Amino acid sequence: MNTLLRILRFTRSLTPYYIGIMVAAAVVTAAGLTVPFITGRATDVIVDAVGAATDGGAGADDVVGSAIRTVVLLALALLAASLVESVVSNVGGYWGDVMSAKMRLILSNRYFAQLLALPQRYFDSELTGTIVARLNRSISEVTNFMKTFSNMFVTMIMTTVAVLAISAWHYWPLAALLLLAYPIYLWLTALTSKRWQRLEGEKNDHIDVASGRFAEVVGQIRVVKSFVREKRELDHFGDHLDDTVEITGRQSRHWHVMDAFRRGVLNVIFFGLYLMIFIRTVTGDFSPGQMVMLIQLMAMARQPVTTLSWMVDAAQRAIAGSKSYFEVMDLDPARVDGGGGRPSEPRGTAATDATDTPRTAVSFRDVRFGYDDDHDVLSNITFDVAAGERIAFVGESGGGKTTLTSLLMGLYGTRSGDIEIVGAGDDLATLRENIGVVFQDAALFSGTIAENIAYGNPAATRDDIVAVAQRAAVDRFVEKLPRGYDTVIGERGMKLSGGQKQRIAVARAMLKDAPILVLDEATSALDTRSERLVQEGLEDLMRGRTTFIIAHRLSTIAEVDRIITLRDGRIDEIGSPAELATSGGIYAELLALQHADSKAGRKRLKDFEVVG
Ligand SMILES: Nc1ncnc2c1ncn2[C@@H]1O[C@H](COP(=O)(O)OP(=O)(O)OP(=O)(O)O)[C@@H](O)[C@H]1O
Repeated sequence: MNTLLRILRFTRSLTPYYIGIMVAAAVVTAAGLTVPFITGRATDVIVDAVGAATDGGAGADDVVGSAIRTVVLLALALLAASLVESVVSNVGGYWGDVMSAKMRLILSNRYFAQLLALPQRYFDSELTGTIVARLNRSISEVTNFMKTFSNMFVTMIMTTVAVLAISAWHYWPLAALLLLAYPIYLWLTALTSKRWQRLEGEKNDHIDVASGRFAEVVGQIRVVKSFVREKRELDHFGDHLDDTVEITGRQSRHWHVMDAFRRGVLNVIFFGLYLMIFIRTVTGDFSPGQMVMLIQLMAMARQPVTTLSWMVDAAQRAIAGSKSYFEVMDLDPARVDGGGGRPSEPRGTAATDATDTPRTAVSFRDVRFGYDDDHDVLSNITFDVAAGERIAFVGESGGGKTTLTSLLMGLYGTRSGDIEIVGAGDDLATLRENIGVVFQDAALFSGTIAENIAYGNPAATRDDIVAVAQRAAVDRFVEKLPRGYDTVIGERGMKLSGGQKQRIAVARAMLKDAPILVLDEATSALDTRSERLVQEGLEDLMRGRTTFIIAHRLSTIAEVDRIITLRDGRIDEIGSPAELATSGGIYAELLALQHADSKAGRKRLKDFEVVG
């Protein structure tokens, strides 16, 4: 119930639609309720007229004539009622459709906004497909429920009250018996609810796993094909969906057995109602017209009883469907990150001492970090970087180099210690505005080349885009494309080569024009020719910027101002390439090994993912 109230709160702006739909439903119900009265009245008029005509007494013709006039009027009233019903129900239907679309917009937007606010840590353990499946399920179940609810609630209440009042007026035991039907039916419906919801939850878990994998497989179809794993993936997908079929079988059997039982009970109650009406008509307590009206009213009374069960059903689905939606909405971005650390505070300092030379751009103070609660990936990390300085991180594979850059970008909070980006504000968005990144995987979006470059600065003009494209050697391949910068590059840039993607990524970072730059093995996936092209762009990009490099070439590392080496999650050495070349540390070891032809030497270089 709480969930439903939350949905109402979330979609408060749709109240006019809810009210509109309810008013339309009320009008339709009122029009429908006039029908038994009109047909009942017509029956009495007709029975009287037929009786008078059969008796053939004086004035029979007058009676028949007046009866005809009355039934024509009554038929016109029936026509008016059905016209009102037809028009108003369509107006209500239109409002229902608009309401659903608006609700989808509100719920999806809130979900997306919440996801975008969640820290990296959340996405580390969630599958994209699962996130999408959850959203779709929640939206359709919740929208269905709200539509059903607004359409049926007023109808149900109005019909119930009208039918109970009219039958009580005519013969109170009718109303008493009818009144019994509601709690019994509702109780039987609620009885099925708990098990139904549990099974629905199980089913959703399977759908989430299958959808998560589905999206992953489509996203990495090359890997699947190259390892010839299509059948295995299909089986995995099918297995989960098979499980949902089996669960649906149990769920549906349970629901329908209970439904047959519920309806059986309802049928017995209605048997009693009809019996009373028939007997009282035979005994002359009801006229034929009253009988016709009461029978129609009883038929109408069935509707709210079953509507109630529909609503309970739709509510169950909405509650079950929106459970995972609200689980995500309930996540507190600050606490998601709390697992391994806390956001460093402050993330930046507003100003620096103007007399400071060289000016400090970034400072790590005794930073400790781990992805999970019990294991530190980094500890005692303390260093200062001057503005414009080029720093290379060197350490074994898995030693925490990428983690350091992630901490710099505020993607994770530290366990303890502070990171300061001088001049950046203290909120994460401003901090990230100050950092340009070129990842190992270019990480492009579907869309055109121009759009991808402009991701670095949406306000950029076409001339700005072309200018950075030239600097990053993007123009060299764009010129050969028939649609040039408007070429669509496929999901994650699938239609481009690794080098082309990287050059776009460099152009994108250039357009961002941030004072700090992170290059995380930006050229490691490229062949020598592509690497040279990308490297030229990177050189241009690095000029005048504080740069953090995770490089795999010793020649690149040799050109930085200072190297920070990591050993066992701690800083081992900090110094210029010349200093560290002779200090006997990791860098010196790598330099010594760069021409190694021994197996052990080559392996050692591999541990550091370094080539000469
Ligand atoms: N999102 C994550 N969740 C949990 N553990 C992680 C995550 N990312 C990295 N790790 C772990 O943290 C450690 C450091 O990883 P990191 O990627 O920083 O190393 P690296 O030095 O950049 O390695 P490489 O040179 O191979 O890229 C590794 O043991 C890795 O398994």
